[in-house]
Amino acid sequence: MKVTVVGAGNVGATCADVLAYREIANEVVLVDIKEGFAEGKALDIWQKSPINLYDTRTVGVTNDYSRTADSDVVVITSGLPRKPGMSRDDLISTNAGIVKSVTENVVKHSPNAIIIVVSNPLDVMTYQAHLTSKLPRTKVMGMAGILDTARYRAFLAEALNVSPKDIQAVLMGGHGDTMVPLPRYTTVGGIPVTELIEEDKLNAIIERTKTGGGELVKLMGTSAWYAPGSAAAQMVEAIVRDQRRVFPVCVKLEGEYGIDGVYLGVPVILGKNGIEKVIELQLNDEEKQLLEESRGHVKEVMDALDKMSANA
Ligand SMILES: NC(=O)C1=CN([C@@H]2O[C@H](COP(=O)(O)OP(=O)(O)OC[C@H]3O[C@@H](n4cnc5c(N)ncnc54)[C@H](O)[C@@H]3O)[C@@H](O)[C@H]2O)C=CC1
Ligand SMILES: O=C([O-])CC(=O)C(=O)O
Repeated sequence: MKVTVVGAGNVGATCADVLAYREIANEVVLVDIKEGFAEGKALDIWQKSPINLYDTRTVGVTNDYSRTADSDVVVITSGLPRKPGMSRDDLISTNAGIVKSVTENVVKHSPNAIIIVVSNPLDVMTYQAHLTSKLPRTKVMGMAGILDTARYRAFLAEALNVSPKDIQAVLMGGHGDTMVPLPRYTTVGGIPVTELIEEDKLNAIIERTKTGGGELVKLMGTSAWYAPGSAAAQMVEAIVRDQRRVFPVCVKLEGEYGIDGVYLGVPVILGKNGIEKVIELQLNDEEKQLLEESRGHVKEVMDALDKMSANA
């Protein structure tokens, strides 16, 4: 299995490292626009192989997509991260151009690849990759839900003083402050979370999760990479090993949840064909309302992208 990661910055290099040390792919090709940057990161990861004991080959290239040819999966992390005071949507004009040109190069050399977008604003950059690649929705998706859910699970594990491994949860909606946590679908070792934690504490954790990305931007001056890179690698693993994992993933909805043509995070089954199935939960009225607000926000930014493209 061959995996390409475009963007050898914080998230891309972390993703490549996880793919390598967990031997998720035989070969990982890192691509960056900065001369020598991907080559250096790939060499560093390869030089770690005798220490951490893995066989995955990592190769870096500066904008040379011929080396990425026939990749099975491509992860797109190229683009600016936000700085304190910015929203993810503020990145749209710069990152849309980057994601567009990267996707053109990717599909030219790997027409059968499954594409996982990470660049922000996530839902709309996934839409951009879909517009450019013209691939079916099963093969163009975005990473956000695994990350958002991981934050929620980590906060809950801390509050309950239990292992994060025992917390199962799902979040839906856009990757932003309008994301929709679903406490009804959160369990701790099979026990509904609502039986283990007071409502006000749970609500505080939900609010912290919604702004979890911003919390890290404030602390570090740039956005997170360990959890995002690992989350993208987990999606790659589900695809290349045909694991049929159930994850929240950003996908184009085609009628599910009464929504058509908008990219939003929903639970899916992820396997060798990409999105094997979109799972439709029976939401209650409050959850439906929150999802509708999230849909409205993402659609506004999708429309802004369409306007930008028409004026380009
Ligand atoms: N979906 C999610 O949950 C998350 C998304 N992100 C997003 O991922 C993106 C990357 O974040 P970081 O890795 O922290 O940024 P970074 O600045 O460390 O790395 C980005 C890399 O992209 C490269 N790049 C820019 N234009 C390129 C092009 N045309 N072709 C190839 N490479 C190009 C840059 O040279 C840089 O090395 C940002 O847009 C960030 O907002 C970050 C964390 C989580
Ligand atoms: O917050 C950001 O800008 C990066 C991101 O999407 C996240 O860490 O959730």
